[in-house]
Amino acid sequence: MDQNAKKQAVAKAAIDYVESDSIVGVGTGSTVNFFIEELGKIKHKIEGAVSSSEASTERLKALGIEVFELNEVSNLSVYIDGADEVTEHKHMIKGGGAALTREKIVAGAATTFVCIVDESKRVPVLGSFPLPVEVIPMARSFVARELVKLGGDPEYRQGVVTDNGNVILDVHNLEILNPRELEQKINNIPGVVTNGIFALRGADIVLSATESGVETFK
Ligand SMILES: O=C(CO)[C@H](O)[C@H](O)COP(=O)(O)O
Repeated sequence: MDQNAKKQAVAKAAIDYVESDSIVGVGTGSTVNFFIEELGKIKHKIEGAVSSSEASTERLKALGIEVFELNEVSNLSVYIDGADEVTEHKHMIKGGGAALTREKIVAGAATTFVCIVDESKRVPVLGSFPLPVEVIPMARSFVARELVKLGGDPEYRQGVVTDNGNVILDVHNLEILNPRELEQKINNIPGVVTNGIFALRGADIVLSATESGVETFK
């Protein structure tokens, strides 16, 4: 099964977590794009979606799915999103697609976060994937120096401006042995908007596509 087939398989499996007549929280990325396609096939069964990026919003609207602002929604039963890395503890690194801030917001607003990955994303320890950190532009150099003090090697993601008008530092060479602690430490650096460690609010369920099918971790 090639990687796209795995992404499609796990996207199909995620549809089982979508409640009828609900508003669905939708993440960002290539795996989620397969989920959006599947959601389009059942759009008559749902009220609509809340999106974590302009990119996903465009895809949802193109399929005729109503997209609500998060401020319009009081209850979000499920959030479906991918990850760049995920551990057995359901802690993740996200932000490869620069959508980490709105993803963390919508994930936080949802009752159940279902993470959909192909098996290549599963790791014993976070940090091989460079950690994305969203930063207020005027603070970029200061935050970079603070991340070096934490043992990282920050690299400015050239040419990328997030949906929120901020910039991204990708932090290499971190071995994240205590994700919750590091997530809080980086959050506390003035100028940091969001960092891509999702551990304080990790996933509730991980669906992982393998050669032999989709594994579910709860
Ligand atoms: O966090 C994200 C975007 O900010 C994505 O969910 C993550 O990068 C995984 O994307 P893909 O499914 O394309 O590998």
